[in-house]
Amino acid sequence: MTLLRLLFNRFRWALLSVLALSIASAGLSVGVIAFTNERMLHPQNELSSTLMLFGGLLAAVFVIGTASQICMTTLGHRLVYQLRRTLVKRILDTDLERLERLGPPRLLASLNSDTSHLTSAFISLPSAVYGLVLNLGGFAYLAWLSQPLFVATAGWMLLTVMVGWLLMRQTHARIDAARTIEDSLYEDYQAALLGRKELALNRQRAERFYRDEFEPHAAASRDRETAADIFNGFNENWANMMILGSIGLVFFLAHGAGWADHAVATTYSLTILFLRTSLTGLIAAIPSLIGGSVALDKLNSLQLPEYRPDFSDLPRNLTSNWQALTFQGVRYRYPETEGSNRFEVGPLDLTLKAGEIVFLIGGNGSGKTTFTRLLTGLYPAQAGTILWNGSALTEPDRPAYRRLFSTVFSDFHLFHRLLGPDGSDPAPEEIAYWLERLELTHKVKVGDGRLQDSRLSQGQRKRLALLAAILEDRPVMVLDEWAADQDPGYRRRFYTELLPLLKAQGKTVLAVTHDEHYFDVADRVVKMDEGRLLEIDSHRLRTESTCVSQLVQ
Ligand SMILES: Nc1ncnc2c1ncn2[C@@H]1O[C@H](COP(=O)(O)OP(=O)(O)OP(=O)(O)O)[C@@H](O)[C@H]1O
Repeated sequence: MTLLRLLFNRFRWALLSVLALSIASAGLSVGVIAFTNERMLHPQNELSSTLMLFGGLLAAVFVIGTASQICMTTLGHRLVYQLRRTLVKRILDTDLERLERLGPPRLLASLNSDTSHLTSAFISLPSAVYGLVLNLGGFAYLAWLSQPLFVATAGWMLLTVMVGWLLMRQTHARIDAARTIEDSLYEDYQAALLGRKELALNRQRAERFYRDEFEPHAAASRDRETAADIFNGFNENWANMMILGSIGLVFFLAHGAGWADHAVATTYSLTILFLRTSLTGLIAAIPSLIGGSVALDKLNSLQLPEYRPDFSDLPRNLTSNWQALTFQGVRYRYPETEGSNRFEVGPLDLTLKAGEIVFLIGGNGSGKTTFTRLLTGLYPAQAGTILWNGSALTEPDRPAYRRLFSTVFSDFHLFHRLLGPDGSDPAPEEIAYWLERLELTHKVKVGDGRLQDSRLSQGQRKRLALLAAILEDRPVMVLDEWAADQDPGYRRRFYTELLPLLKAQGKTVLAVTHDEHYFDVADRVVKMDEGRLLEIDSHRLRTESTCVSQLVQ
C-alpha cells in the first residue's frame, strides 16, 4: 500500500490511467471467457461473424494489455529515477553531523540496495495490479454466473486469503530482518575495499575478518532470505491447492447438491482456472513488493531533510566586504554515541581578521579538526555567538556563512571537476599559473576544467586539492595539516612563498600545523588544548624550540 500511495502522490494521473487500462484489460479478458461461454458454446449468429468478433476481442485484449503493461513499467522506472535523484539531493542537503551519525555503509546500502529493491517492486507492480484487477473482475463475473456457488467459493477463498495473510506476515518479518543485516554487510564491503592493503599484508587479519565478521553476516542474510522465500513458497502452493480445491467444491455443489447445472459449473471452473495463473503470479510478486515496502521504510528511517530541487542558499551575501569573524563563547559537543565520551570544544573566543595568516597548533585529539568544522559552519554552534563584521549570525545564515570558506581537510575528497568563483568554470591561465606554483605542470593534465588523471601520490593529490581550493576564490582558506605530506623542499616553498602569495592576494588563511620552524610566517598562532583555544606568543615558542634543538645537539 505504501508503494501505491507513493505512486499516487507523485504520479496521480499517470497511475489513474494505468489503473483504467488495467481494469479495461482485465475486463476484456473476463469478456473473452464470457463471450466463449455465451457465443461460442451456444452460437446464435453466423459462425464467421462470431469468429470475427472473437478475433476483435482478442486483438483488443492484446493492445490494451500491452499498453497497460508498458505504461505501468514506464511509470515504475520513472519513479525509481525520481527516487534516486531525490535521495541523492536529500543527502546533499543533509547536515554533516547527521551524515556522520548515519555513516557511509548505511547510506550506501540505501542508495544501492533500497533503490534496487524498489526497482524490483515496481517491476512486479504491473503484474500484481493486473492480477488484482483481473481477479476482482473475474470474481464479479463468477457472482453473476451463480450466486450460491459464489458465496461458497468466496468463503473458501476467504480462508485461503486469511492463511495466506499469516504466511505473508512471516515473509515480511524475514525480509525486514534480512534488510537490517544488509547494513552490516555494506560495512564489511567497505572494510574489504578500504582496508585492502592491510588485509593483503596480513592474511591472518583477512581470515579473521572473513570468518568472524563477514561470514556471520552473509550467513544470517542467507538464512533470513531463504526463510522468506520458503514462507512465500508455502503461500504460493497453499493458494494453488485451494484454487484447485475450489473447482472440486464447485462440481460437488453443482452435481452433488444440485446448486447449479453442468454448463454453469463448467464455465465457473474454466474462469477459476483462468484466474489461477494471475493469482499465483500475484502471490509470487509479494516478496518483491514487501522488499520495496521495507526499502521505503528504511529510506524514511534515515530522516533526511525534505527534497528541495534548488541549490541556492543565499539569504545574505557575506562574502563581499567581510572584515572580521568573531567567536564569542562558542561551544560544540558531539552527539551521543554508544560507548564513547562526548568530546566538547569551547567556550571558544577568537577573532579572525581579513588578510591574516593564523596557525592553529595542538596535540592529537585536542579538538583542532572539530574547531575547523565549527569555524567553517559544517557543525552548528550549540552555544555562544558568531559575529560577522560585528553583527551576530543566526542559524538560517549558516549556508551563506559556509560560502566564506574553501578548505583542504586531512580527509579531503578530490573531485575531477575544478570550479572557479561561484561555481563558474575556472580560467585556463589561472589553472596553469597555480599548477606551475604547485610544481604539477608536467604531472597533471586538465582538459575542459576536469582533471584528466588523479592517480598521483598523496602529496601530489594534496597539492591538487589545494589548487581546487584556491580556484574557488573564497575569502578564507582553512588548511588542515596541509604540509604534513609534502617533502621538505616543497614544504618550505609552501610556507615561504605560497602562504605569503595568498596573503598578498587578500586571502585569510587558517592553517592547522605542527611545523614550528615556520611560525614566523603566521601573523598569529593559537593553540587548541582539550577543546579550549589559547593565544600563543609565537616568538617565545620559536625561541624555546630552537633552545631545545640546540640542547639536543
Ligand atoms: N564524529 C565524531 N563523533 C564523536 N566524537 C568525535 C568525532 N570526531 C572526533 N571526535 C572526538 O573529538 C576529539 C577531537 O578530535 P579532533 O579530530 O578534533 O582532534 P584533532 O586535534 O584534530 O586531532 P589530530 O591532531 O589527531 O587530528 C577526539 O577525542 C575524538 O574522539
